[in-house]
Amino acid sequence: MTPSRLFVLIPCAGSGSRAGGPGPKQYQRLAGRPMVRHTLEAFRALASRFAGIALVVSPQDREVAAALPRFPAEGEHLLQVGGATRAATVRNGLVALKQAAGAGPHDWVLVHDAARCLVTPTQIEALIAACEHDAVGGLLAHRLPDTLKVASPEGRVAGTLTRADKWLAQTPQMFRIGMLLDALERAGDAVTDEASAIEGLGLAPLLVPGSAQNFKLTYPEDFALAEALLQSRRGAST
Ligand SMILES: Nc1ccn([C@@H]2O[C@H](COP(=O)(O)OP(=O)(O)OP(=O)(O)O)[C@@H](O)[C@H]2O)c(=O)n1
Ligand SMILES: C[C@](O)(CO)[C@H](O)COP(=O)(O)O
Repeated sequence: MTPSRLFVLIPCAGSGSRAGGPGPKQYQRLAGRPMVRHTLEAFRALASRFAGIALVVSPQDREVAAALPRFPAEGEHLLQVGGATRAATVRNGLVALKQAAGAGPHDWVLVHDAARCLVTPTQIEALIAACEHDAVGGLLAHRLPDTLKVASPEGRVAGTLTRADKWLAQTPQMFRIGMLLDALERAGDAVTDEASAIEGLGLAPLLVPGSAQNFKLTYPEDFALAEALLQSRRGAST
């Protein structure tokens, strides 16, 4: 049997409504570059590991060309098939990836949010090493660092949950393309990550420890923290 290949799919078609900026947050500049460029560079640093790196943008996207002037390079794909939800974007992207890059059902895909621009090659390598011989696949995730409260409708504490078994789901999330496409087609648009769709098949994805720094830029206050971390990493590498 042909050995499985690894592909990367980066959903980049959101509007960034919670970030409250003038345009989609993935194109906002951070440490001198559009956010999505930082994200892409983390995967480009491991380019020899991947059979293809694909970015899924909205068909109405007018910003990606300026944000990524040298994209797509060899082995890279721009897929203009983003949907109304993240799940639809990933689903459409996988179908397009099969056509554009000849990805097969047994190949692996690492799905990673454009909005998690602080992911590092070391974290990506850790996920691949943990999952590539696993029957299901898995995701980077972070143990809950704080006490976890349940809220009442009035905004009061209705209880405190044990946190020992709670993790925050991050990306990348790594699954076989055929299994993931099947799972997403069954799950519909309500699932917010790939692992949820796989769970819907009755399977248990592997939790691979990530890092608090691999956070998703979601709210306005996340940008200053990301900027500071990116600048400090740049300082550390010079
Ligand atoms: N229809 C969508 C919605 C989201 N995403 C992508 O999924 C990732 C994580 O989603 P999220 O942080 O929720 O981004 P937005 O949907 O843009 O944010 P918001 O919900 O605040 O509008 C981002 O890289 C975003 O671009 C996507 O490709 N297609
Ligand atoms: C995929 C994800 O980043 C895992 O935490 C997250 O679910 C996406 O967030 P969204 O706000 O539901 O799009």
